[in-house]
Amino acid sequence: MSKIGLFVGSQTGKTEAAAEEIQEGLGGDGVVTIHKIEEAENSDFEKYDNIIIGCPTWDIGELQADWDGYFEELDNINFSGKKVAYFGTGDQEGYPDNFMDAIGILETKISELGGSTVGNWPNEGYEFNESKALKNGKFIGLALDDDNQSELTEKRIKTWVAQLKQEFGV
Ligand SMILES: Cc1cc2nc3c(=O)[nH]c(=O)nc-3n(C[C@H](O)[C@H](O)[C@H](O)COP(=O)(O)O)c2cc1C
Repeated sequence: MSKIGLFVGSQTGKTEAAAEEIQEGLGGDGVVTIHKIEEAENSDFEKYDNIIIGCPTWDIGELQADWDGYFEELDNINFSGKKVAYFGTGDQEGYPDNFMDAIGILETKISELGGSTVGNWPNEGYEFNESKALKNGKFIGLALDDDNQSELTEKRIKTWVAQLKQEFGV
């Protein structure tokens, strides 16, 4: 079994494309198994000690639709002892008061359920007003903005993946 489970929801494909790049960077499908959240079950989460969560923000500060559908079900998963990393895509110019909110909402929930967060990310190089993903002056996970900064995405993913290798110990 692979060492990391990556759970992703995506409406227009950007977060899914990032998931594939993250998987590739971490060593391919022998290391990371991608689960689309619309097909996932609780037992899929329970298989892994290392989890990556990918979710874009939609509808002004909301979770992507399939993640929204799974949100209550998360209460039935025991995340204690699991390391959890988060990434999302968003639009800081179009939605500066809600940039990346979705991963902030998921991180708050999963931390309450016992997960320990890894993969914090600096907020330098972005311009926005507010984000639920910002805690203690950092993003709780990787913030990607393909709507305005697509030229930075590849480098950001590479840097974050190197950090995750250390923090997951894979
Ligand atoms: C109607 C609409 C609402 C959006 N709301 C937000 C938002 O509140 N915050 C944000 O950061 N991005 C927001 N976005 C931008 C999307 O999150 C961004 O395009 C993202 O990359 C889409 O990811 P996906 O292709 O994986 O679905 C919104 C986009 C649309 C079209």
